[in-house]
Amino acid sequence: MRRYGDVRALDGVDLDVHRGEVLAVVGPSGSGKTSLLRVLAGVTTADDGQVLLSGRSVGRLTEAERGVLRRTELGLVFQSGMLVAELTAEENAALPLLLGGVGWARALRVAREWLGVLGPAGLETRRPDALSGGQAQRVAIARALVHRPDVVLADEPTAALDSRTGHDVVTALLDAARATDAAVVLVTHDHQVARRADRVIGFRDGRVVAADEVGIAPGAVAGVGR
Ligand SMILES: Nc1ncnc2c1ncn2[C@@H]1O[C@H](COP(=O)(O)OP(=O)(O)OP(=O)(O)O)[C@@H](O)[C@H]1O
Repeated sequence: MRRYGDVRALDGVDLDVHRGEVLAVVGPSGSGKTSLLRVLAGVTTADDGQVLLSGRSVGRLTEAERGVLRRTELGLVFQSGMLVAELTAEENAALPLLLGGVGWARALRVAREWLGVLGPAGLETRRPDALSGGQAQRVAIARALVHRPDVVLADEPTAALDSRTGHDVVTALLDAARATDAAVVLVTHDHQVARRADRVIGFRDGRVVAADEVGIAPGAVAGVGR
């Protein structure tokens, strides 16, 4: 449960996501999707209930420990890149490694490898203001995966992109996350994007509902039966 005043942003949510699984969360505006990701990331804590990551209760960690957890075991992708304007693409992608104490040369080499996998070839030394929205999202995905996190949390990663670019960016995200065997929680308004997941749940008034209650037909999900 997570309340904001009288609003129950999360109410009786019970979810398991496994390594290698992509879970899409779909629901109307204000239904609690971002609140879910914030609680999963340990940015806010649940009023009651708990988040277990590899058996550890995130809510019981100190703020400093949650910061380390976000840097080491979680990868976060937002609506727009949220890249650091002063850093190049490769420096942005390397950030989790640099903050984790990996040496500069090694961190940049690994970041470049990820950028090579994700696509913006030749853009490594550009700053964010010289990247398109799709290119910036690929850099953000590289940053989310460079440290091989257990869990990737993506909040509307295609919302700022046209549908073709969004499709390509989601393909890049899902391929890369599956290659690292990360669990992915993908919040999206876009039913085409949701259908690419292994499993889709709906969200309404802070509660989990069946995907068809938010307009996604059962069986339309790519990974059903995998
Ligand atoms: N910091 C906050 N303070 C007060 N109310 C909040 C806060 N964050 C979220 N809420 C409320 O909690 C509910 C769920 O919000 P949330 O942002 O999780 O929904 P959402 O499904 O992500 O919406 P959207 O798709 O528009 O981003 C809403 O009623 C919102 O107004």
